Formats: sequence, C-alpha cells, structure tokens
Amino acid sequence: MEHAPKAIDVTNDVEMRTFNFFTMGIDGHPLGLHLDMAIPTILNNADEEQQKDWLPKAANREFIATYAQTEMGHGTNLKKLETTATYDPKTQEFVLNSPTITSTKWWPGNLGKSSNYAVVMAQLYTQGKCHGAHPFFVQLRDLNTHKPLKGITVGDIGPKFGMNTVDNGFLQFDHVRTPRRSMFMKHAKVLPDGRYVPPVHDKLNYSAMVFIRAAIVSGMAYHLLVTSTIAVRYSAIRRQGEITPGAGEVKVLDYQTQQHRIFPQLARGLAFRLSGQYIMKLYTQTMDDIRNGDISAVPDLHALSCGLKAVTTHHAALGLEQCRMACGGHGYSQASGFPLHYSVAVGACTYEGENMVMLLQTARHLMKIAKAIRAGQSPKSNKIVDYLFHKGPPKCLIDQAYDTNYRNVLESFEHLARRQTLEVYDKLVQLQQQGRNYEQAWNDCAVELCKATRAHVRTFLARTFVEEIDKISDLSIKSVLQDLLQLYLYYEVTECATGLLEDGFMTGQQHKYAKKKIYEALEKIRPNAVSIVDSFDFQDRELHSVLGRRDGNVYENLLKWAQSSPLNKTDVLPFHHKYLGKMMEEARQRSKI
Ligand SMILES: CC/C=C\C/C=C\C/C=C\C/C=C\C/C=C\C/C=C\CC/C=C/C(=O)SCCNC(=O)CCNC(=O)[C@H](O)C(C)(C)COP(=O)(O)OP(=O)(O)OC[C@H]1O[C@@H](n2cnc3c(N)ncnc32)[C@H](O)[C@@H]1OP(=O)(O)O
Ligand SMILES: Cc1cc2nc3c(=O)[nH]c(=O)nc-3n(C[C@H](O)[C@H](O)[C@H](O)COP(=O)(O)OP(=O)(O)OC[C@H]3O[C@@H](n4cnc5c(N)ncnc54)[C@H](O)[C@@H]3O)c2cc1C
Repeated sequence: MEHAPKAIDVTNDVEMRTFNFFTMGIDGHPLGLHLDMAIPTILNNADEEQQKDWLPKAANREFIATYAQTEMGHGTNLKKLETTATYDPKTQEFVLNSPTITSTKWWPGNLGKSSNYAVVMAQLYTQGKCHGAHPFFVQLRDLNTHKPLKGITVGDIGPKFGMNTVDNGFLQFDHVRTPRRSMFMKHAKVLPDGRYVPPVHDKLNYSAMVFIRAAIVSGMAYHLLVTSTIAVRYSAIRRQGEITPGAGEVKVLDYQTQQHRIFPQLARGLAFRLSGQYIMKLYTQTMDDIRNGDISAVPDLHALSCGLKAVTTHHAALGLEQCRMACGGHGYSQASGFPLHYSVAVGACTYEGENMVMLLQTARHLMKIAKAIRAGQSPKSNKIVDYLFHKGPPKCLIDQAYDTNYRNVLESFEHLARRQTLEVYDKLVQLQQQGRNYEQAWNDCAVELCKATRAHVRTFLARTFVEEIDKISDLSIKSVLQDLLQLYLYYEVTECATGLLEDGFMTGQQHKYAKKKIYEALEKIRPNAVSIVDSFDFQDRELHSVLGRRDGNVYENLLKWAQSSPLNKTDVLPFHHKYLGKMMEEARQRSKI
C-alpha cells in the first residue's frame, strides 16, 4: 500500500465543488449558461427594477436563459457583430433582426433546445445612430409549449469535438419586437424618446465574459487535478517492465519519465487553483466597486483575467494530453475518462475569448505600463505589475545556497517578463518611427507581445503559489505542498529557459541546477503521490474513469466495462452474416473453383 501521510485539504471548498457540478453533467448541462452567464449578466448589467423582476425567476429556474453573443461570422471581433436592435420610439420597442446568414447567432450553450430566454448581444441603433454591442434580455420560446416565438428560428448546431451533452445552438431573428426595457439598463440606457445614455465605461456590458474567464482558471485547475488523479492512481497499480533485472515488474509510477510527465500537471493544477481563487476574489471585489461607482480596477481585472485564462487553458490542454499518454493503451479507451475530460477542457482555449486574442488583450495593458516606464514614471502600487518598474538583479541567482521563499526564482521570472515587455515595446516604437502605423506595428510584434503576456502571467502564477504555500501553518501539509511548489517553480524555469539564457541572465550551469531541483522534487513527491491525489477526494462518479478508481480494481472493472458495451450483447452481430460471413463464404467458394 502506498505511503499515506495526512490528507491534504486543498480543494474541499465550495467553488471547486461547483466545477464538479458541471462535470457531473458530465460535460455541461442544460443550466450551464443560465448559471454561468445569464445570471451574472442580470446581476451586473440589469438595473434595480429589472433585477427585481428577472433575478428571483432566474434563481428559481422559472425559465432557462443562455448567453447569445457569438455569430456564425464573428466571435472575437464584437465590434462587427451583425445582429441589430433598432429602437422604435413610436411603440417604445426594439426590433431585433438577423440581416445576414453570418449574423445567425451560433454556438451559445443550451440555445439549441433547452433555453427559452437569452441574453442577446446586438448592435444598438437609436435615432439613426449605432452605439455598439449591447445586451438585451429576450424571450425565445413559449413558456408552456416551448415552441419558438414568432420571428424566431432556433436549433442545435450539431455534433461537436466534445461537450455533446450541451445543446449549443443557432438563432435567427426576423424583425422580432421586444420592449424597450428588455435592454439591460444598469450601465447604458435608451430613454422612451430614443435618446441614448452612455455607460461610465463602455466595457461594463462585457462583465459576464470576465466572470467566466476568471472562473475558467479554477476550472482548468479542476481538470488538471482530476486527470492527474487518474494518471497517478493508474500508474500506481500498472506494472510494466523491470528497473532491476530479475527484481520483478515495477509500478510505472517508479519510472522517472512517468513522474516527469504527470507530477508537473499536479503542481500546475495547484498553482492554477490558487490563482483561480485570487482572480475570482478580484472579480467579485471589482463588481462591488462598480456598484459603488468605482471602475478603477476594471482594466487590471480585464488584463489579468485574459492572461490567466489563455495561459491556464493552454497548459491544461497540454497537461491533460500528457496524463492520457502516460496511461498507455488504456488511456486511449473511453473507459479512462480522458477523452471526456480533454474534450471539455480544451473548449476553454476557444470559448470566452480565443487564447491568442486574450494574450494580446493583456499585452495592451503591458504596453501601457512599458510606456510609463520608458517615460520615467514610478509604479502606482499595483502588486500585479509593480515589479515591471523595478530593476532586478543583473544576473540569475537561483543556485545561491539559500533562496528564501524562492525570491531568486521569482526574480528570474520577473526579469524575463520585464525584458520581454520592454523589448517588444521598444520594437513597437521603432517600427512606428520607421513609418509603420500603430496597428501594423502591433501586428508585426504580435508573437513577441504574446510572449510578454505569458512571461507576466507566469510571474503572477509563481508568486501567488509561493505566497499561498507560505501561509500554510500545518507543517506536514506544508512540506508536501512545498515539494510540489519546488517542482512547479523549477519546471517553469526550464520551460522558459530560452528566454532566461537568451540575454545571458541565466547560465547553462544554472539551467542544469534547475533540472537537478526538478529531479529532486520528483523523488520527494513519489512516495506521497497517491495520498496527494486521494486527498482531493474526487468521487469515482466525477472521475468517470475505470483507471482512476479509488479502489484500484482496474482490470476486473475494465473487463466489466467492455462487456457492458452494446456490441457485446450478443456473440455474433447481425452484420456478420449479412456482410463479412457472406464475403468469406463467397471467397471460399471462389477458391474451390
Ligand atoms: C458549457 C460548459 C459546461 C461545462 C464546463 C465543464 C467544466 C468546467 C471547467 C472549465 C470551465 C470553467 C468555468 C466555466 C464554466 C463553464 C463555461 C460556461 C460557459 C462558457 C460558454 C462560452 C461562452 C462564450 O464563449 S461567450 C462569448 C465569448 N466571446 C468573447 O470572449 C469575445 C472576445 N472578444 C472580446 O472580448 C472583444 O472583442 C475584445 C477582443 C476584448 C476587443 O474588444 P473591443 O472589440 O471592444 O475593442 P478593443 O480591443 O479596441 O478594446 C477597447 C478597450 O476596451 C478594453 N476592454 C475590452 N474588453 C474589456 C473587458 N471585458 N473589460 C474591461 N476592458 C475591456 C480593452 O482593454 C481596450 O482598452 P484600451 O483601449 O485602454 O487598451
Ligand atoms: C464549446 C464552446 C462553447 C461556446 N459557448 C458560447 C456561448 O455560450 N455563447 C457565445 O456567445 N459564444 C459561445 N462560443 C463561441 C466562442 O465564444 C467563440 O468561438 C470564440 O469567441 C472565438 O470566436 P470565433 O469562433 O468566431 O473565432 P474567430 O474570432 O473567427 O477566430 C478564429 C481564429 O482567428 C484568430 N484571430 C481572430 N481575431 C484575431 C485577432 N484580433 N488577433 C489575432 N488572432 C485573431 C483567433 O486566434 C482564432 O484562432 C462557444 C464556443 C465553443 C467552442
């Protein structure tokens, strides 16, 4: 039996359990968008009167709403959404219309067959002027018959890469009239006579997206911890090959390559969990501030949520695939649960803002800071970005005898983020001095801009991980988590080694030191690995995996799982005699001739 130190209570909190709720689904459920986007939109974009009317009914599930923003022709570029909402002052109504095939709303979760309401993002026209995309709360189907209302065409978009229990749908409006007050009126308003009242910040209507981006960070932690659990447990029972000849087959978890493949995903899962808690607190605080008229934190929240969403989803996608591959052939079976978890998790690289676009949004924020630094301004006591203003050590110090609280490692990440940010800013300026316009220069720097964002987000993730582990008082838990922290930090050093070596900041010797610290951490984690994943206390039901069963009875249950396949209901299937049997009989007859 694997060594079992005290359980680690890392994820036994409410937020993490909400993601279990989603995956219980398993990959989403009819109320996914209702809970995740429609209700947050009502909370943050409906005025008091609208909240009084809509919120109790939404919370009580008297209707199911989705969030219908993306169109067949546009997902990223919201400025070019084509659905229109034109105000008619005579009747004090908006007329919703889908003018082109590409304006068809396409992708919204639960739109196809479940929802009877939708938050609809449409270009708002009043008094002959377009004021950009605004949200409207629109009824789509009759609450009794569930039939689409007049002028509305709605349906499911068909099978997808995954999440096929979610009825992502399409939606077209043919001059559908909706009351003036169906426009969310907390921020922007249209008065009865058609006058438009602008919001204090023109992106406050985007808050539902920000919420999901923030939620995705913990969601990716959840996916990584679930799949690491499956991979660790299976690797602790799977015996294959010998290390010492004649000593008998070993658990594949004893191979260093197996540890190097799985344990960093475990460490990243914890890192993302801790940053996920941070960004969700920042979201909640910022929404409270907005309610009190303070929008100062909006840009920080946008920049950090975009960057974290892009980085954590990308690494989760890669990490889940590593966990799958670490489980050999059985990892490729649906019985493993990996196809299900992977196909749900990778959707988050695309939805809620495609990752490249999100990285570039954060880069916009970094370029503003770079401009301030180059102008000699001092930092504005913002803990997320202040380090960019500071001058760190000229050389990497990660191999110094004592690195209290990994200060030297963090300063290496800060150095890379600072250098990458300032260098790409300088290039942006140089290209414009050479005659390119800003937009062209921006596009010509886009890859380096994305690298600056990744380096900045890595710094944030690492610092948050160090700070949160430092707060733990239970020494037995702390020592186990510090092994994972050590692995995470030095693994990240090797992941960004090119950037650290490129300007001579880090030496090849120090890179070797980082690798040594990784192998050391792998060894320390190995005896606790099963206990660490057991401490997450995932139910077998949510793991959806024969390989990851808590009781470890994989082989008996793998056979049972296979035998339960419909294909095995009878020994001989009808198709045999109809096709293969007939083919072979004819072949035998022919060979007798
Ligand atoms: C269904 C799934 C079920 C189960 C899941 C299973 C398990 C759970 C595990 C993982 C998932 C975890 C949690 C989520 C759970 C489930 C998922 C539920 C639902 C998800 C379904 C998906 C929904 C969607 O995809 S909704 C549509 C999303 N679409 C987008 O994100 C569009 C992206 N594009 C944009 O946001 C914008 O176009 C833009 C790229 C930001 C550009 O903005 P814009 O066009 O206005 O113009 P500019 O670039 O010029 O920006 C101007 C200016 O504004 C600032 N700005 C932009 N946006 C914001 C913002 N949101 N807040 C604040 N400020 C903003 C920008 O910085 C510029 O400022 P400066 O000029 O000063 O730089
Ligand atoms: C599983 C799933 C669920 C979804 N659920 C919903 C939902 O509930 N509601 C909803 O409204 N939408 C939903 N969406 C749609 C999702 O938000 C969009 O797919 C996403 O915003 C990307 O837009 P797009 O698909 O039009 O891709 P595009 O915007 O066309 O992008 C295509 C490619 O071009 C690149 N690109 C685009 N613009 C730029 C740029 N400015 N700079 C650099 N590269 C760029 C992108 O990086 C991307 O790789 C869902 C999508 C998926 C996959």
